[in-house]
Amino acid sequence: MLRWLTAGESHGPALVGIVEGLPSGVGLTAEDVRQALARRRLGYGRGARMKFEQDEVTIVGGVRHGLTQGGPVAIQVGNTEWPKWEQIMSADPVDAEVLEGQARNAPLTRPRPGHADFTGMQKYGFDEARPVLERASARETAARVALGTAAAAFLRGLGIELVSHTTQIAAVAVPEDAPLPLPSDVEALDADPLRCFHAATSEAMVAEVDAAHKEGETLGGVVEVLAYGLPPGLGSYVHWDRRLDARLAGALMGIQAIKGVEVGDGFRTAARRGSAAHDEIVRDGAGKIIRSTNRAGGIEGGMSIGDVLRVRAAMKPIATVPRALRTIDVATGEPAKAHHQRSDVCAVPAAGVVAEAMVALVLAQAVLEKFGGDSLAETRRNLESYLAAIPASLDSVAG
Ligand SMILES: Cc1cc2nc3c(=O)[nH]c(=O)nc-3n(C[C@H](O)[C@H](O)[C@H](O)COP(=O)(O)O)c2cc1C
Ligand SMILES: C=C(O[C@@H]1CC(C(=O)O)=C[C@@H](OP(=O)(O)O)[C@H]1O)C(=O)O
Repeated sequence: MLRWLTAGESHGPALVGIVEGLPSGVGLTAEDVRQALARRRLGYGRGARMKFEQDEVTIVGGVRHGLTQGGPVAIQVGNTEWPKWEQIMSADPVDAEVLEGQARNAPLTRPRPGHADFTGMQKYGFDEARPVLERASARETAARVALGTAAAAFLRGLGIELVSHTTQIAAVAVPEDAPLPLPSDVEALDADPLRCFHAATSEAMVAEVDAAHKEGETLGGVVEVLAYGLPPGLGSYVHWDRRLDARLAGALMGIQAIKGVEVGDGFRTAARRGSAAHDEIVRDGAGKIIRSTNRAGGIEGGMSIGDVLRVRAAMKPIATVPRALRTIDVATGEPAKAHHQRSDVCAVPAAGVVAEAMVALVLAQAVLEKFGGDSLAETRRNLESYLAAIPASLDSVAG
């Protein structure tokens, strides 16, 4: 079974991710992880921290000479901001005099609506928000992207490729009939300021971010993750927690600020009649069994159907709004404005890269459940023999 964990705080020395259960023989280098993390920093509308902080990558275990060895893969992502926070975030006790007067140590007693601050204080017994936001922060997603790099490398070894892109910023959306980006489009996507595949929409998105920035506002949006090359039969209909759609939805909802998930046409399908809602099974000109459409997003009955997987995640606007929202100062009990030092105006493009990492981890887990294998070569053999054993009467190709 593939499992993974992350640890670390936003202003701590480092984040750490561990993924256990990856077979041997998967190509992975620190440079691969660095490049993936650089993609997470992309995106028009991100805050100052993205510019001055770097991700320092160390693969701590599980990889030798560029190949996984079958043991847990542990990756450390250092926070280069650490020297400024060394005393404030020290794991060991620090004398009160050392901390006194340090602006960064000022208690955060004006919790931000929309962030974890207020309920986190209630739940964990803190009288200010610092210890809450340190772990609630989406800085943690750097560790997930690092782990997702390993999962994506494993999938690539089986011919499965992932693509993520921004389909909406606030109300500015890519037209419904716009073509989907392919794996060969990833470089172009990463070069777009919003990781949007539709040039005219991207321009309108930039204008939307500029307007929000000027007005002290923040924005959300929608990202889509596509997976090409999946075999049919990942996940299962036999039990709720084995359904691939349920597991993908849980993983995507587990990303900070994600408030909605769609599989395929999702909510739009709910508005259609049955005859226009599904993907008919037909023969193409060459007699091969194909789907006439892909409205389901490549999943039926909780299983991949062998078509392109399409999942979307909706991100709410950033909670740290410069035009600060009303709150209560928990130190005085008086009405106040929520604390705000700096924040992203919009982090939707970064959320797309994080969503891609989460989808990679869930798909890698589902692949290993179905095909097993202690080496990549063994998983590949098992996958190939499964596909070869599907009888001609049931042999289908992606439509
Ligand atoms: C890539 C990314 C960057 C984010 N940047 C910020 C930020 O700069 N300021 C902020 O208030 N929230 C930011 N968030 C969202 C918060 O982390 C999130 O709203 C908070 O943890 C509360 O969780 P919830 O929104 O799921 O309820 C970001 C989220 C992601 C995925
Ligand atoms: C540091 C990252 O994102 C952070 C996520 C985040 C939040 O509240 O989620 C708040 C901001 O941090 P700060 O308040 O220190 O400026 C973002 O910069 C990152 O993605 O690497």
